[in-house]
Amino acid sequence: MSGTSLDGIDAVLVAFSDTASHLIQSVYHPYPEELRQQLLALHTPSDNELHTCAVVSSDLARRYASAVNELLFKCSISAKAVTAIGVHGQTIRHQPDAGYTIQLNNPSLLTELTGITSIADFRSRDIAAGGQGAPLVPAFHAAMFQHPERHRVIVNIGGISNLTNLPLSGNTIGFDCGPGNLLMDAWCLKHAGHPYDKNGDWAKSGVVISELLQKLLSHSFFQQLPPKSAGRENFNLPWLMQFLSGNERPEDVQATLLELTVKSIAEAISKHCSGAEEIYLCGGGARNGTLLSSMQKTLSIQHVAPTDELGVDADWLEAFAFAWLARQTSLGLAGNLPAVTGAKHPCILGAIYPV
Ligand SMILES: Nc1ncnc2c1ncn2[C@@H]1O[C@H](COP(=O)(O)OP(=O)(O)OP(=O)(O)O)[C@@H](O)[C@H]1O
Ligand SMILES: CC(=O)N[C@H]1[C@@H]2OC[C@@H](O2)[C@@H](O)[C@@H]1O[C@H](C)C(=O)O
Repeated sequence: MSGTSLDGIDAVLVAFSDTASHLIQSVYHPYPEELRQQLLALHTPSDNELHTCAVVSSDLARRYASAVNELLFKCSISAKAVTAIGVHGQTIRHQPDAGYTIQLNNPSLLTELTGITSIADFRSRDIAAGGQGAPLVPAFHAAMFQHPERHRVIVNIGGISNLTNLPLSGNTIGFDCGPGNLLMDAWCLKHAGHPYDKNGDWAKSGVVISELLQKLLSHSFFQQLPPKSAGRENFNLPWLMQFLSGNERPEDVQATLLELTVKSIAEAISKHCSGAEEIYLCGGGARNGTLLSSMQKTLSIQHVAPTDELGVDADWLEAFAFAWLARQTSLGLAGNLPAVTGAKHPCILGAIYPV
């Protein structure tokens, strides 16, 4: 998995049986800053971008292969013992209303370098069926965390945040809530020189600018009804800059961005997850102590905790989900939830690149 934060690659080895799944090993390979900048630049049109995309796709595949090979080495497992690699690729454009989403990737090269079947391009089939192509993790959340007596909500706080509502009866729903870490990361890099605000300590040193927060919360995405999905197209530094006078203290802006993430998630929960009893957080944002305590204060729900409490490490959950989605595909089972993405029907997701 390589997500919208553009921080790097999360790779996991997962064993599945018909009744259980088990995360055996994990590896994280951060991106060098140069690649991060290259990927960021590819989010907007530029000269010769087709060539650059192709070259970067192969670079990514080599990095995915190196993560996979390290996993195998760590576990002393041969490539032959692995059924498939579920590889998300790196999203650089997400425009479901225009009928497409683009994840840079070269699954043929990944198969060649690892000797393992790759399964890729998980989102396009859902878009072809009229869906948003995202979020896809709610089906996995439902399979893993649905409880017969506890109404749970799973909140993923990556670059973008998304939630899955798991009521006791009725449909699982899910949608993107808005920015997770990507605005905080961008602001932190620009003004504090760090790629992210560890534990939210810098944000904690600032004061929320209420007027700015209200302006940010007036983004039309927050008013839209699900199904909905977001990307860097919707939330980015130029969008933030138009609301700033230039006189704000950087730490106050950081505090406000953290609160934007908290408030947008809290509002999504109160509008769409009525009756929720337990909130579980995953993604890198679950490791932000300031965000976690603000979430606990803002929500009227007492139980807010990382998914580690449910037995799945919050840092690896999304990579785990793509292993699960690849398994669905290899078994010929649907991976999308039409009630989440808005697709006309369940679909077998992805394309298979056999050994
Ligand atoms: N200790 C920490 N304190 C604060 N923030 C953290 C910490 N650890 C990780 N993060 C944040 O989490 C981000 C990475 O999260 P994650 O790996 O879930 O992103 P992602 O894979 O890009 O997700 P998505 O695909 O859902 O957008 C980092 O960029 C950073 O902002
Ligand atoms: C287009 C795209 O890459 N979307 C990501 C992004 O990151 C979080 C959120 O926005 C979610 O919609 C999705 O990823 C997760 C893994 C998903 O599909 O569930």
